Amino acid sequence: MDAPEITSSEPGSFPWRVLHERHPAIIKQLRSHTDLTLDQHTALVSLGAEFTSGAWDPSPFLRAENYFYRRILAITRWSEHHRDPFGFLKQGELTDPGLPHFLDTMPHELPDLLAAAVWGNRSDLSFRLQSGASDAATGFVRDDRSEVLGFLSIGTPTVAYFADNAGRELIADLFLIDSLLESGLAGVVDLHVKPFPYFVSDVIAADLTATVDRLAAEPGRPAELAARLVRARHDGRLNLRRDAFQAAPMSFNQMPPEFEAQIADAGITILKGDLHYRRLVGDRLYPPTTSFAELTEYFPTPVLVLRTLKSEVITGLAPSTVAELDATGEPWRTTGAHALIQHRP
Ligand SMILES: O=P(O)(O)OC[C@@]1(O)O[C@H](CO)[C@@H](O)[C@@H]1O
Repeated sequence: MDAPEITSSEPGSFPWRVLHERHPAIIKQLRSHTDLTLDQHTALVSLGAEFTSGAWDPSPFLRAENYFYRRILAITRWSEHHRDPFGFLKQGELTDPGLPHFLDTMPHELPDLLAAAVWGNRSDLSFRLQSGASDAATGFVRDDRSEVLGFLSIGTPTVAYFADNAGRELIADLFLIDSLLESGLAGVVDLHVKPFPYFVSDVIAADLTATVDRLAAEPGRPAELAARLVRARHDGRLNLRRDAFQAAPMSFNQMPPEFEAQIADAGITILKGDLHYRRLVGDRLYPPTTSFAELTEYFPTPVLVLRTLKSEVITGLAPSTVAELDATGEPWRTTGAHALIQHRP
């Protein structure tokens, strides 16, 4: 479908504000919390200026953002030290005094665990830096849960799970993954994480280890969960995948054969978060009633999207839902207050 590709050309638009407000805010945070040389400070300042100058506005939004995070890694010399420039923020999530209470509130039943994994997606740290981010959890613009629960009840030898953010979102993901494995609904879960730090809080391999360790330190249900996850890792029922394509500025319909081979055997792919959605359907301004099934037909497995709405891309909505949302006058596509559980068998 030929919908226009999203760029940041329109001043004041959501993608424009990401480049002109969110990116400078990320740089400011990095500069005040990370041990940097003078050259690194200078390089970060000029990276910020490159974005506020408007030089990236006409480029595809996805490509501009990708470049921004790649440049941060180059400036902070990730490839030499493997020190996560956003580690201080991720660490803050795991030492948060409110975490034990959050763990206590984790549900037990699969439908509720699916919802917890969706709403966990609001704790995306890059998003929290932008004005207009909502703390409210308003509701689902589409909820295919009963359909997907029917689909999952048949049992799936392998589930491909594309993780999104570290912290509370990953914790909710791990509760869900454990439930799928323990109930036997999934034989194996392949957990796909980013190969390097990306979009501030995206999960990398080190985050999984730190999170499981944190859970293990919390007596009761969290520690029991951690023990089962460690066992599943050893038994080959929970596998970690980190392919470079997971941090590429491309839609999944451009996936190389090596990446496709990693997911082709999955009975379903669960995609977490906003960015995976943009890459799944294409980062384009579709009419929101565009068929999700048709747009995702190319994807090699059935798909389940668990996402809060934090960018302009949306498909597969009923006309009445769109009319209701538009009538609110709110920027419902981008505040993170609305969520989506969308399934294509
Ligand atoms: O993928 P996630 O973590 O749910 O969201 C990533 C995100 O915060 O970044 C993009 C803008 O920078 C938006 O697509 C989205 O709001």
